[in-house]
Amino acid sequence: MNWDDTSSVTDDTQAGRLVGAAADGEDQAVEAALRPKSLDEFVGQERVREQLDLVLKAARQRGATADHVLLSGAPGLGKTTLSMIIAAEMGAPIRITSGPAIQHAGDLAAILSSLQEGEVLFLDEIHRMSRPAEEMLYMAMEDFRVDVIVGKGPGATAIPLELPPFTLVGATTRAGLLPPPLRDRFGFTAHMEFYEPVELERVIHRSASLLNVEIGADGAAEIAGRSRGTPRIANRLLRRVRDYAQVKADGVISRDIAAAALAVYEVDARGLDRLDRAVLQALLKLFGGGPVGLSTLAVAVGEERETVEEVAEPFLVREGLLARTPRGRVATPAAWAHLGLTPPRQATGGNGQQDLFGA
Ligand SMILES: Nc1ncnc2c1ncn2[C@@H]1O[C@H](COP(=O)(O)OP(=O)(O)OP(=O)(O)O)[C@@H](O)[C@H]1O
Repeated sequence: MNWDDTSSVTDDTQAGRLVGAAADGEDQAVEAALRPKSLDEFVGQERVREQLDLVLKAARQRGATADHVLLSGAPGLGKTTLSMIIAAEMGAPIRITSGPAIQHAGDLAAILSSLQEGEVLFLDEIHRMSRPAEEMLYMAMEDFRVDVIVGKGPGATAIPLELPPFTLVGATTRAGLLPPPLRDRFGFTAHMEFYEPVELERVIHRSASLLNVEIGADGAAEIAGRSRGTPRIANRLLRRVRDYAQVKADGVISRDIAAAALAVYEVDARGLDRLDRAVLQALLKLFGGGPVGLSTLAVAVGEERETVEEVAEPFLVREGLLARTPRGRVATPAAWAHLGLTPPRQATGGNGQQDLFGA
């Protein structure tokens, strides 16, 4: 078994979710048109952009291939986009593949041996590569060489194969899961953060103009606030709001149109969808704010344990609406406020639920 198969669970359960961060079929079709093509066009992530700009400029000045780059961060924050920008800025071609697609060392050897000098190899979900392929990658990254094993058993021989210098851009949602020998072979590691609402507004304005949609500043702000810090979600919500504006109004996106459209899709002012709110509502209304065990909570909302834990909870925790404590799931005071409910006395009192956070 792969040493991390949780992301495939998450991808499956996110399917069809308007605020899911993984790409769906429609995203893939539209995203190519919306991707920024240069570092200057790439919105936000100032620190990463500045550092990467230096790495790439220095390599260009030396006439060398850029160092290997590791990009870590949640889905939809722009890792694929950045890898394409790296190739474009280096004037190099790019080859795109992913960890799960490379199950045998031979798959990787075939890709590596066909790279051109200076080419960028983008390896998405690098933490999901098989162990033998990973070990082959160590040598390829460090010495630009692989040993191709010919034959089996005692008669097997290793034939060394020289590779042209290339730049590996690895992407992972979980840098902590990468084995240290792999992590150490990257010359530059960038951690991508969730975007601030003002940055998402810029993403939305840029995408709206590429899609020929008229949008006001307040309309963009309304969509940005519901986009969970993620450009992919911002672009997806923009497309749904565009549909609404076109069918129900004059096509122009104002704050009211954006809010009305996203109410139809049940994405609330904070970016919570129906599942997120069902989890919070069960926690507050059925269990008085907790603590309650994950399995019980999942049964109460009629979902699988994994769906609640991997799809709904991460964002609720990030938003400070739910806490995972040793005694179970607990709603925070912000959760009561968000759903407009009054907490029972012990939830706000001195010795009650708050001990679970403070102590
Ligand atoms: N900084 C940014 N500025 C403008 N648009 C962005 C930015 N980051 C991402 N996007 C947009 O968001 C979409 C998703 O980005 P991308 O595919 O690069 O994310 P990702 O991190 O590679 O996701 P995954 O991990 O699922 O592969 C793209 O269409 C791109 O247009």
